[in-house]
Amino acid sequence: MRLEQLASLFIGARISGDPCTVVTGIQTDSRKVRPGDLFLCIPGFVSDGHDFAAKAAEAGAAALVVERDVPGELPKLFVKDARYAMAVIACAFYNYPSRELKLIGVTGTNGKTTTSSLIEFILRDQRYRTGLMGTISMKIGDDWFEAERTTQEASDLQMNLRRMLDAGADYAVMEVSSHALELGRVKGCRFRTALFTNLTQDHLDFHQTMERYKAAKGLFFSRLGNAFSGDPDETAFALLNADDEASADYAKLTSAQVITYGLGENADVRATDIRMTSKGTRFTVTAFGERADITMKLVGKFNVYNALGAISSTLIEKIPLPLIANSLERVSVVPGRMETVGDDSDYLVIVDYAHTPDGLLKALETIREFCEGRIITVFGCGGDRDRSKRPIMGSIAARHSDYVIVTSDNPRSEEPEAILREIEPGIVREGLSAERYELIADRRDAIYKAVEMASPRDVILIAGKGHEPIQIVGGVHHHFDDRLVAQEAIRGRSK
Ligand SMILES: CC(=O)N[C@H]1[C@@H](OP(=O)(O)OP(=O)(O)OC[C@H]2O[C@@H](n3ccc(=O)[nH]c3=O)[C@H](O)[C@@H]2O)O[C@H](CO)[C@@H](O)[C@@H]1O[C@H](C)C(=O)N[C@@H](C)C(=O)N[C@H](CCC(=O)O)C(=O)O
Ligand SMILES: Nc1ncnc2c1ncn2[C@@H]1O[C@H](COP(=O)(O)OP(=O)(O)OP(=O)(O)O)[C@@H](O)[C@H]1O
Ligand SMILES: N[C@H](CCC[C@H](N)C(=O)O)C(=O)O
Ligand SMILES: [Mg+2]
Repeated sequence: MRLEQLASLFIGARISGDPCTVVTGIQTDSRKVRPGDLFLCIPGFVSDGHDFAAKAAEAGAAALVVERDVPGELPKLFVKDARYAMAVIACAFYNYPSRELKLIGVTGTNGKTTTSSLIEFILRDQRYRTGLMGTISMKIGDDWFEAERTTQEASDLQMNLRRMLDAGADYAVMEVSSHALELGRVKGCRFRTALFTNLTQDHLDFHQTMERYKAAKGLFFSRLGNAFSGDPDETAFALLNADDEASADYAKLTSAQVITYGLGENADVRATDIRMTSKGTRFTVTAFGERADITMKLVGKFNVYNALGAISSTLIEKIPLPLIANSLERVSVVPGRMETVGDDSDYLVIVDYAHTPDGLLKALETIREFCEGRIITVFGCGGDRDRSKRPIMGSIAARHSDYVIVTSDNPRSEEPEAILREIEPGIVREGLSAERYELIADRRDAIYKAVEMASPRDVILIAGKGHEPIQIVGGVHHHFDDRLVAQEAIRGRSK
């Protein structure tokens, strides 16, 4: 694409240098620039992309997008807001891929990965071709790619939607994080469906207040378009959790058709007669005059909500309820979400990605339903993330466990022990005596300790890292997988 074509996307954009300069790719990180790329200089939270313009030029960038002049001979496109320009340019450069496929987005504090995985599973069962983007990975058909972010930067996102289309995708299912909404990563995407799971505390480091966090998610619904075109294939849908109080506001924000799901009588897609065991969940779903009984292998009431979200979004696609039910019954586990490890020991070890107060509460409430012994909880809180959730998670762990081991969960640039000490007051506040909890900064030691102390019928919950294959300490990524470490500990103990 030529620089002048990109300039025409903006009112008042100015070019310096040759307007006919051709760019063959888009990049926002100088370390990833390839010859011919357009390098966008984005003022960030940590550094300023304008400072890396020279590096980008060295790597072969053909032109720059800048907010202010920078030294160097490369042709430049001057824009008011480079981050906003990234989405606009990426959509045009990849020729608006979301207009050619059905794009289903899932937002909410918890349940995005699970719900989007369920949706993809159901669609694939119906032989649709799909792409999936989210926290665990990106999938195009059967091919898996590593994911750096839950929601990719606009330049990668548009590129990958195009790749999905090239691979024949009918649908793309993606997680839409509040960061992505706030930072405009999904600007220009035409969503067929926007699904909301729930809103509880997280990410206050970034959004500052719950009101602003809620408003960031609201952007997903206020931007959703194509209301009541008369053609259901052209209509956009907002699927809202009727049991979450933010939904009523989101319903008001959107011009799309609203469908609700939940446990109450007013929900359009509703679950009743829920029964839970350590091996799965049974419930009856009623939707638009139809009913089905579903027995899922996924445990926990929260997974009934995730299933209802997936059912709603696939019913819209005219997949018959019995077929949806059949697919859901065959989902075995979403990696790192309530995943059991070492099935043959007489105690149970569960690895779960609960890293928010509500996620931890839901995981512990679920386990309490079937645990016949003690609950031993191993968890921590991420460094350089919402600090205010630390004592809250400490309280929740203390209130719902019999023994708590506080440990590290990606301390990043923070001192591991300092994070543990910010969690501890929450535990103390619940009156847990020193015999019922301890702080062990080394996560491997913490997991080993939990396994060593387990008695028959106890359940160990290892929360916070789920599928993650690394522990980030300082700037260093150490290989670390809760599931493998727990297996090692279990094997070591039985020797
Ligand atoms: C708050 C946030 O999302 N920040 C993201 C944002 O950072 P930023 O704009 O501040 O970038 P910066 O580091 O200041 O750098 C500015 C610019 O200089 C560029 N640069 C920087 C260094 C260099 O050597 N060369 C270079 O070109 C950067 O690529 C960037 O374009 O753009 C960066 C480049 O894409 C991201 O790596 C960074 O993610 C940070 C690391 C992050 O941790 N983000 C998390 C919180 C996040 O986005 N999480 C949500 C999910 C949460 C959930 O699932 O609940 C997500 O969607 O993943
Ligand atoms: N619907 C739900 N309501 C509350 N908690 C949930 C729900 N679904 C999952 N959880 C809890 O949250 C954890 C994370 O689930 P999941 O990965 O599906 O969420 P996510 O929204 O994708 O998270 P992230 O923001 O990190 O990408 C699970 O391991 C579980 O403990
Ligand atoms: N997507 C979330 C994941 C947090 C997972 C937890 N293990 C941590 O590192 O805090 C985030 O980036 O905030
Ligand atoms: Mg996720």
